Amino acid sequence: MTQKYSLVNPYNNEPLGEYNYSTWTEIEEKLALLKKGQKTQNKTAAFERANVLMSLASLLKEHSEEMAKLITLETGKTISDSRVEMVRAVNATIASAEEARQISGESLDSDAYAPAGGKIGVVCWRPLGTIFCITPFNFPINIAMHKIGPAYAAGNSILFKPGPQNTASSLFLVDLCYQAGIPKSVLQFCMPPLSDLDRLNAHPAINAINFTGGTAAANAISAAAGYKKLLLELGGNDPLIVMDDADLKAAAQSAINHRFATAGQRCTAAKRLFVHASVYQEFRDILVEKSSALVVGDPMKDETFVGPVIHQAAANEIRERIESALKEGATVALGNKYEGAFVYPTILENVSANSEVMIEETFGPVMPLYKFEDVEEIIPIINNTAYGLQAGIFSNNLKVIRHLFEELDVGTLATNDGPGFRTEHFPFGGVKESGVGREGIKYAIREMSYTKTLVI
Ligand SMILES: NC(=O)c1ccc[n+]([C@@H]2O[C@H](COP(=O)([O-])OP(=O)(O)OC[C@H]3O[C@@H](n4cnc5c(N)ncnc54)[C@H](O)[C@@H]3O)[C@@H](O)[C@H]2O)c1
Ligand SMILES: O=CCS(=O)(=O)O
Repeated sequence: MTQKYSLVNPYNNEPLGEYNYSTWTEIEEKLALLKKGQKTQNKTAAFERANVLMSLASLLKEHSEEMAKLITLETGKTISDSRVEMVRAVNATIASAEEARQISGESLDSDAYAPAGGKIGVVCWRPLGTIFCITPFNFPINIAMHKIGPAYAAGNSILFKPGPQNTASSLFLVDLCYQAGIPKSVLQFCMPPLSDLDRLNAHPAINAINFTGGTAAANAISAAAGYKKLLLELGGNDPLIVMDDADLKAAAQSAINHRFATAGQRCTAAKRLFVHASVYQEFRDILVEKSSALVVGDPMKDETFVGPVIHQAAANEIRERIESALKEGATVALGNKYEGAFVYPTILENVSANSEVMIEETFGPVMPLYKFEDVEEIIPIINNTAYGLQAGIFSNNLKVIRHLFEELDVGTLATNDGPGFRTEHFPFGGVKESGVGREGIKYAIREMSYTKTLVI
């Protein structure tokens, strides 16, 4: 019997629709079709894929506002945030088109080492086959294009599974992909029930799994996937460091943009703030004043900066995290206010370095401030977390920047910007439990390909 799931708008709990989970028979049929799609891809030239991706970019741009509204209805993220996501998704698609033309290998002479002389090695890139692309709720279209775009550009077939919450926007995206010219044998949407995911992750017709989401799901995927190639983009507990020479107004605005936008639900959000003691009070006062003016409310309104988090359970988890910090002596400079799925922007002070809010990922608008005298003391505190995604620092002291670049366990350090800095063609990913591999279009193409060498 077909299982169903129903969705509601996180802002007002209005029904968004009821959908059928994919049956296992449907999944097997999709995988068989995608296997045939690999042959279609092998007969498709790179320039043809590039042209299809440029057509998709145009369709995404044409339907951006319609898609942005869908994203806001599904996730509660503000319409301004969703519009920015669509600009980024168009850019990710254009970048995929451009990189589709540039997938080149190299030729190597064999006489570098005795005795193998007289041969030439022609190193080529070839697609892995069928990629299982799995996306999270918070950036449903941009993250989907960071998977579908490079996977298609590399010549793969794609089984696409978004978060259930994003069913409508994802089905719309897949339809636009078909309109642009991606064959149904090359891209298929699926929504299996949780009970079928382990079996699907282990399925021999899947050659690689490209996953963005949380640690728990990643652990289940890696346990089931065996020798499959995994590209894992996971959680973060990113620091933003404000040094004694920082532009404090710019740093405060960046902290707000990188912590309270998307109601704090970004992997690269500024989840911990480290502020030099010499500027702490001035920075803290600017931050509280600016944050207290943020509009919290209907995410469909242009003036709203903070909408609800994804559901009530997430709001409860965030509140428990805040209350745990308060029990350990933290104090509230702003917020600690809740209404249904709304968590109001919250700024905490006097936070213990060993509290959960400093060590675990808090996926909501909570900003712990940590005052420090010497940058050496915060390096072990910043690294004392399972995550290592990105970091941001406000300073023009190149010696300090270079030192932190080498000492911090992160994939990217952004200077005079927040840890959420990301542009579609830069390498993106972290270390430790923030993931394995790199996205960023050119890098993702290589992650979903393998080298094949012809020796002549
Ligand atoms: N590094 C990044 O690029 C990035 C970007 C966005 C979000 N995230 C992380 O994602 C998390 C929040 O997103 P979320 O709540 O959607 O994450 P989640 O892990 O709950 O779900 C992510 C996706 O995985 C699917 N999933 C869950 N269990 C699975 C399994 N066993 N096998 C296959 N698929 C499975 C879900 O249905 C969803 O599509 C946070 O930890 C955040 O930091 C990371
Ligand atoms: O949560 C992260 C979303 S993005 O900035 O990587 O798109």
